[in-house]
Amino acid sequence: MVLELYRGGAHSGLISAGPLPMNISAAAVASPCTAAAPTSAPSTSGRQHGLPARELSIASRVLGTWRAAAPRHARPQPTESSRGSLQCRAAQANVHIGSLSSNGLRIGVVVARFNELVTKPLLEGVLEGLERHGTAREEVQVAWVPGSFEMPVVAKAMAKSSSFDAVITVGAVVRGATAHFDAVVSAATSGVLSAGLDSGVPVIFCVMTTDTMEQAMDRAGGKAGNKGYEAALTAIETANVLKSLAQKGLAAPGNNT
Ligand SMILES: Nc1c(NC[C@H](O)[C@H](O)[C@H](O)CO)[nH]c(=O)[nH]c1=O
Ligand SMILES: CC(=O)[C@@H](O)COP(=O)(O)O
Repeated sequence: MVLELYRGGAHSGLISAGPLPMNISAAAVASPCTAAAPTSAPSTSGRQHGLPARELSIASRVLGTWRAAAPRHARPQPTESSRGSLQCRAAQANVHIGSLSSNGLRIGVVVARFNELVTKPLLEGVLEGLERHGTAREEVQVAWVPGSFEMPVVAKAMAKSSSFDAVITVGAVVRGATAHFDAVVSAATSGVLSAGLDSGVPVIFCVMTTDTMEQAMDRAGGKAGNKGYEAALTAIETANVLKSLAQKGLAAPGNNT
């Protein structure tokens, strides 16, 4: 018997494919389509979605155990009503997904020189990703900064200039012998996040935060791929979905429209 914990939008609940164990009441099992949306913020007891926190936490644990143990054929099958409701709701949704074409997109890159052994191949990955999706290298503006700590101020200034549809930050912070790693990572992370939120322009976080140089190199074209290439696609898709929503009046225009 497998229990599937369903979380989707305003609905949550449990789909049961058989008898419930003693400690999960029938009340905890409901079609995700009919489960009452939470009527109020979770109380201090942690009660969410109309279910006692204890039952939810048990369900989550049980689900984890059962899913691991359940034979493939026992995977939970949504009930007819839940499947129907899911399909009906899916038919009603307006879905917005950004294309992966970078034609016409104005992309900026801020790259840290610190650990350039890593950041240079990451930058190469960014440029290759953009090139293969429609943006020539000569169209890309690349700004070099000393270290990851300096990336946010430049990224924010570029994002607020109304000259870019997305800005990609590229860095490599490798743990050393002191707590400086934590300071730099924290500053770079919050700074890059703020640059995007303050400008309304996607600012992509392509910053390796690793314990060893080998881990960083593995992600800059090594056995874990090139995170720069992935960051390019993230920038393209995010910029396109934001532009599309803004053009339809479904999102506030950032500094890029
Ligand atoms: N140790 C790393 C640094 N440190 C330098 C700082 O980013 C900053 O330039 C300095 O603190 C002056 O403000 N930077 C990295 O990008 N990666 C590191 O591993
Ligand atoms: C991330 C850093 O700042 C770190 O590489 C510097 O090394 P250390 O902590 O040994 O000074």
